[in-house]
Amino acid sequence: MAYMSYVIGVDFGTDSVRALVIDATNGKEMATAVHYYSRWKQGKYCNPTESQFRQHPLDYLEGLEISVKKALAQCTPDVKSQVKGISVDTTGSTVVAINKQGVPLSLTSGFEENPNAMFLLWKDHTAVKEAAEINKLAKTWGGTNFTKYVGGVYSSEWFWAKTLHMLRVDANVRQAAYSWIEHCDWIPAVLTGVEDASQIKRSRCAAGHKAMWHEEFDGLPSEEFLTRLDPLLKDLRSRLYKDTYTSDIAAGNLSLEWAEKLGLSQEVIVGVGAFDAHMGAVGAQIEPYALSKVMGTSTCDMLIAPLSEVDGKLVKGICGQVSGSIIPGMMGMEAGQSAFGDVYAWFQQLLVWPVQQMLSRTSLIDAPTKAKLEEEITANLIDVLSEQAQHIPVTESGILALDWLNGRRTPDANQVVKGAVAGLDLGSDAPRIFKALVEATAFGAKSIIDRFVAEGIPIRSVIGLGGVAKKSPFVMQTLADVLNMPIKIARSEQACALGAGMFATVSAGIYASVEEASAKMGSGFEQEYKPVPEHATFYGQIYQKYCKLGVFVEKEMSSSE
Ligand SMILES: Nc1ncnc2c1ncn2[C@@H]1O[C@H](COP(=O)(O)OP(=O)(O)O)[C@@H](O)[C@H]1O
Ligand SMILES: O=C(CO)[C@@H](O)[C@@H](O)COP(=O)(O)O
Repeated sequence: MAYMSYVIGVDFGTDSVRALVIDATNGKEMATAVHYYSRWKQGKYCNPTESQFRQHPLDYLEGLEISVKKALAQCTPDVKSQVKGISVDTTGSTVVAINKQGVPLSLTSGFEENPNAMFLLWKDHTAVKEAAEINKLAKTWGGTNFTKYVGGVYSSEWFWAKTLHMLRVDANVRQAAYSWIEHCDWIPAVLTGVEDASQIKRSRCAAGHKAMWHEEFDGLPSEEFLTRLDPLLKDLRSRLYKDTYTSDIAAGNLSLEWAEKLGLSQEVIVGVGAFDAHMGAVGAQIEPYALSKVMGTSTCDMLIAPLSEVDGKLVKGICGQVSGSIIPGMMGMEAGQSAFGDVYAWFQQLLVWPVQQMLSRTSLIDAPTKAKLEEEITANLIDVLSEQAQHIPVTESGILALDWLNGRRTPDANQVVKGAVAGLDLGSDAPRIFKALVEATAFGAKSIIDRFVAEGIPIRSVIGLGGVAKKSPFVMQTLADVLNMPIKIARSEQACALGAGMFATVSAGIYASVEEASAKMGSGFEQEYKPVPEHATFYGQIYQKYCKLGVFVEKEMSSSE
């Protein structure tokens, strides 16, 4: 029974954190607030040319407090006093070294400004070498291949590669690190006031998809495998975890400190965390064999299947199949593209660069006007490009691009492959190149669906959510044409936070299951993009060329991970 109950869903994205206060009876979104990470916004602790992307835990703590308080400030005291649960989702694998008390090292003395003691964001690819070593050893050591439930290929975006890389490159971090933790496990531990690393409840979703945790292995990969990988990993397994928890489970009650900070009761239940895309898929009312695509900077493509229907099936080249990772009792499968909206953002930056340079040099206009101009151009450029690109006949452009600007997540993770633009001539203007980049991201999406189907997992429908799905009819129509499938767009502006709210209702005991919460709180779909048959036929041919270009670039332009 959900009489007068409210929950808070908190969604930690790549750039910002959003808090959403939701009516548990019907899913009505009562209030929302966003906070952009201040250190991250300044580019601190990152080095994109080295693929180093670090986030300071203070960005998360400040963002949590500010966003939740701002959202609650818009609610009546009645609503505030009836908040029953909070659940969070975060990006991942986004990991940090912690001390015995579970505190990230960058929050301890001497490590405040050390990027290696901060969270390694999902898109940090500094551990490419370690991922390659894991892949090699897994296939050659003669024991269990621990990559078998993560698609058979381990990625540098994931837990063990990042952890090992940090242990190798930073002796101070190595000496001070007691254990390591995912962002989605740390926030619930903070909110519930856990002060012992061994007591932190670890998410099934993060453990299964990124750390090769599986019941069949009795937890994480064996000590023998890990120490063979590198003796630096000796005994770490015993300081991590054996049990994992699905996100319908309570992590605990809100601590006194955080209850006071947020102005909530200590009776509020905090749920076990999970990744943004997983909770987003639930927020967008995922159902078996509906591919739920969270389309933002990257994409995460989520799928659920009844356990009995995929029993014994190993899906090659995806980012894992984990029982309960999305919905408890179902097999959760994840795939995705390491760059999606980021491909468009890259092109936008490329075009804005000369404008920035010229503006900084000219004396014709004053500084505030320059800043305003630059801001306006940046904010509108993708829309203007889309507007122009949609008037170019689908069959006209001969430009062909590859979307691997941040490596390839699926199929067959390889973070060292590169993007490409081919077929340029003197008529290749900005809208035409942009159109080719959009098509490339759509072809990348098709290759994921093709892999699922080839591995015996049918895709019956496609759901779109996330920034790009909401903002860009041009991208979505191109995607529908390339996939030759209709795409339904989730209505909620905040599907990930809404999904977190649904989990909060279950862990707080308001609803008995995630399915029930989703049925009661889901907000349905706002529109559907349908494929244009002639476009689909044309793109069917171009896709073959995209695949050939991919084979060439992978072989000639990048070394394998
Ligand atoms: N009008 C647009 N058309 C297509 N892509 C867009 C548009 N506006 C922004 N984007 C892309 O959306 C991405 C951000 O998506 P969003 O879902 O808001 O963020 P996040 O992935 O961090 O959750 C950026 O990579 C940006 O390039
Ligand atoms: O990789 C995962 C989940 O497995 C995501 O957290 C990661 O792609 C982050 O995506 P967004 O930046 O939130 O679009």
